[in-house]
Amino acid sequence: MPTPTASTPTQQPRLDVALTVATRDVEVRFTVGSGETLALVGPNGAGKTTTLQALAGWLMPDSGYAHVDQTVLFHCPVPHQPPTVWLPAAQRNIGYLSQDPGLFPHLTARENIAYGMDRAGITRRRARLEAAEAWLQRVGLAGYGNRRPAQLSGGQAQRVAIARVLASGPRVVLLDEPLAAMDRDAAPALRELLAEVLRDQTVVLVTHHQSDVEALADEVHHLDPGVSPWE
Ligand SMILES: Nc1ncnc2c1ncn2[C@@H]1O[C@H](COP(=O)(O)OP(=O)(O)OP(=O)(O)O)[C@@H](O)[C@H]1O
Repeated sequence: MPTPTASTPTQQPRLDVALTVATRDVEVRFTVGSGETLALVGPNGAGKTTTLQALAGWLMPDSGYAHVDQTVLFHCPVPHQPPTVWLPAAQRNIGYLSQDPGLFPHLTARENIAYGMDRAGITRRRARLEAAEAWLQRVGLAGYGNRRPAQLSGGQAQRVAIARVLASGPRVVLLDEPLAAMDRDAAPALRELLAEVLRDQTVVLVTHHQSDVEALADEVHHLDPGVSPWE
């Protein structure tokens, strides 16, 4: 059985972010150290999800930049002008996990995890499925590989989603309220799992929960919509 090494590259990147999205009244600036987890916290509407969307490549900011080490994700030096650099989402090598596992309903848990492993250099289908099996074990779902999402509990589906995100070997992982939909029984074990599998990853975590911050974050950045980060 191969070990799921795709998620643990030895050299973890540092993430530098400064951006504005005028239409959403968002201004934010932070750095995430190599292999660290930064928790982005703040009130509803402060711009946490907007920031993650810009980093993932789904939303173009009005100004600013984001770098993963030397790789520029985007650079918008002049407000409201087109960016000078815009790396398409598919080329960013960023993993995104929200509270909704978003699994493909027609694929098994194993196939969901295997999907997208090409990026991690695992091109042979059989090797992908074997690596997916190893990931199933790592997230505590050995024996569940043939189940489809409809046959999994919410907590189990989120475990598959965690494995799917990490199996592709992302350089940075973005977590948007990953435990918000979990019930009280499932959340602690999932939090523990996240702490274990993300230990060496560079991560931005959006959460409203102090318990997530305590278990997962190395640093906390408060997003306050009333306070400009530029001053
Ligand atoms: N699709 C959208 N179109 C226009 N405005 C939006 C859109 N999504 C969010 N906004 C606005 O942008 C601002 C920032 O929203 P965002 O969802 O990023 O905040 P958040 O900090 O993630 O909030 P929450 O904690 O409620 O998830 C809010 O004023 C929100 O109303």
